[in-house]
Amino acid sequence: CRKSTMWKYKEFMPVDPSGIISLDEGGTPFCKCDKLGEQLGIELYVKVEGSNPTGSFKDRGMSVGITKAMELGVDTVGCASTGNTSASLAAYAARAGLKCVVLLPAGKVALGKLAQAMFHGAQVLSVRGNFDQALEAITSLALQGHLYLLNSINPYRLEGQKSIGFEIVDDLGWKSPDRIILPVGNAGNISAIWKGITEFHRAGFIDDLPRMTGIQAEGAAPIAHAIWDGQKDIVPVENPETVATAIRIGAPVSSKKAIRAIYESDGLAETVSDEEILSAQKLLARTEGIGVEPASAASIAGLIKLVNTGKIDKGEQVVCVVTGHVLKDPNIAIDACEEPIEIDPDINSLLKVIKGN
Ligand SMILES: Cc1ncc(COP(=O)(O)O)c(/C=C/C(=O)C(=O)O)c1O
Repeated sequence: CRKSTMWKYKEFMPVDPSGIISLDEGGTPFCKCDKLGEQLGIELYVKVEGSNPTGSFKDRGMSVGITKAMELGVDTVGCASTGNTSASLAAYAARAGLKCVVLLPAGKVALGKLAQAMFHGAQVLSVRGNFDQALEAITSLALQGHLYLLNSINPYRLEGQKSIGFEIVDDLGWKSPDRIILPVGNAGNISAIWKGITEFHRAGFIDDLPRMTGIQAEGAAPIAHAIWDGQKDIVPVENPETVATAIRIGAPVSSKKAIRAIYESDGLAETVSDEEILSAQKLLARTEGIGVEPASAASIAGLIKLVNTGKIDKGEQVVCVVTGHVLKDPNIAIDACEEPIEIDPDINSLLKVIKGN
């Protein structure tokens, strides 16, 4: 692996480093966003996880998870997915030579992710139901020993994803930011990042800790409601709905860990509407040049809402984790834009359009 991948922290990973299955995941861009930060009155950094090999943060967890699968000698891996987990699992399973079975909620998976899962050779099953029902089905299959489950209920996934926390501290010069904001669906990532940060804190690398702030879509927000009600457990959302299909999850498997991370870090949970998500997605792309899929933009939409409601103080140093690349959901991106203008290929037609005369 390249020096700058997540494997620079291999001493914190619970797998044999001699057999790592890797696509050089991690070492993602850490962009200071001064224009957006100045508009909001904060110091803003964006951790761009869409720059991972398959275009989302899932690759970090799959690298460790598939490395563990090889150690265990399994021959088949599987997951249920809203898309990115399946895309990543399909790629890492192919790299390791393992059979891969993925269950996707019929008609609710973004085009780019479906293309990746299919093209990397996974057996893609389209489930007549939502993600939560698909996860229940494949978990039963794993419990009967038919495959090794690599959803984020598998702790080795979180062991890889905790490296986002490592990198944020490292990128800031071995300091903790005031706050880390990220979208929350199945709730593995917020739990993993908190685990990584507290491991570095226990190792004495940092003195302070960030406030973990989880953002959910209004139509799929069981964790936010549990936090607002001071609960330790969620009430599952029967029919979660949001345009951010990656976080269209009603019964997050890591909800207890995520709720604990938010309480322990004195963090927050917030919800944002689909309109706020799509508006933040375009704002980030056109203000800072960072292209993300809708679910990722929830962290920016949540930041804006929390600043506007005074829950985030002016001057705070904030890191927003944006979790997937804009190309994952090209239909949404195109639907948000004007149709391209058709012109004849001559200078006059061009000038008329470009100069507006
Ligand atoms: C772009 C993007 N942003 C945020 C999340 C939420 O992370 P978790 O809270 O750790 O679930 C996901 C999750 C996707 C899946 O759960 C799946 O692919 O099955 C995602 O793809």
